Amino acid sequence: MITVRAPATSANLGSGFDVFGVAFDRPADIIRVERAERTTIDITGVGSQYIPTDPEKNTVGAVVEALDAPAHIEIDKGVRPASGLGSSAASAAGAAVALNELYDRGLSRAELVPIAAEGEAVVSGTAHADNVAPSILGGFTIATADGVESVSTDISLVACLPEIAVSTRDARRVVPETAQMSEVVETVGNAATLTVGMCRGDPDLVGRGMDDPLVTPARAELITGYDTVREAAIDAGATGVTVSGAGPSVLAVCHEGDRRAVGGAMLTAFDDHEVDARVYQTQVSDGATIL
Ligand SMILES: Nc1ncnc2c1ncn2[C@@H]1O[C@H](COP(=O)(O)OP(=O)(O)O)[C@@H](O)[C@H]1O
Ligand SMILES: N[C@@H](CCOP(=O)(O)O)C(=O)O
Repeated sequence: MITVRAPATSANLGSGFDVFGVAFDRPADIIRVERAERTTIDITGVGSQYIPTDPEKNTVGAVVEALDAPAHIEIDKGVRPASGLGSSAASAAGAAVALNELYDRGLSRAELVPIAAEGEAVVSGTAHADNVAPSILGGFTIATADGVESVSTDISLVACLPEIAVSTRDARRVVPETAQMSEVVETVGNAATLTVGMCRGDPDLVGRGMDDPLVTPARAELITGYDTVREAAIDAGATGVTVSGAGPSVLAVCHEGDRRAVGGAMLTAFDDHEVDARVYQTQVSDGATIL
């Protein structure tokens, strides 16, 4: 039996839609795999009642197919589904790392990224790799059609997860199909600024580079209280705030000493809108670990 811990992630970071991602230190999914004649899936943990055990419908099933690695798979969910924290991706990433080891396939971590991304196609309709890349490789990742880059960096994060469900499939339907050239120019500038900030470990630059006029405004409308939560986080010291993945989580970047105040302010702001929420104070962290 092989056991892997695969962390939650936050994708997009505003200006890097479908490209940027970061790994958290927690929460995480635990994936256990054992060789079997045919694939079966057991799921426990947070939100497990909403996740299909049919391999055709679960993200890990696509990974089994791609690696030709039938197994009995136990998924202990630490990452709530429909959270914007890469829940479906954490399972796919963990399964890819675990099955590669179990069947001795010899693939590198970077080679496992497109395989795990096949799992995302099962749930959202698109094999976007921006969650599975950081969950597998760790750090800040840039996933494109040509491959994946990962940078380890020391950036503090606060993710606030409200008791609202937003499915990635639905949130992809509100993404505009066209953009003004001025918006594209602004987004490219911000994405470049954010990348330099990650490489330098500079939360001010990262925060400045998170703004995005293209995708985030439409997604923010799906999150009750988003504008108030964003403002409260900035007032408490966040250097940048955006929708985490497809939402409903809201991601803030800040200096390490401000995490507590930022998290508290976000919770209070959601509470003002009568939305229960929880907060993860975290930092950019390592990817999947074989236990
Ligand atoms: N192993 C899995 N873990 C979590 N969700 C899964 C898994 N397999 C399939 N799903 C489905 O994927 C959807 C959640 O994924 P998604 O909408 O992308 O949310 P998240 O942002 O949390 O990843 C739910 O409909 C859930 O039933
Ligand atoms: N780039 C994707 C990321 C979805 O992340 P998730 O954590 O909400 O699954 C998108 O924005 O659709």
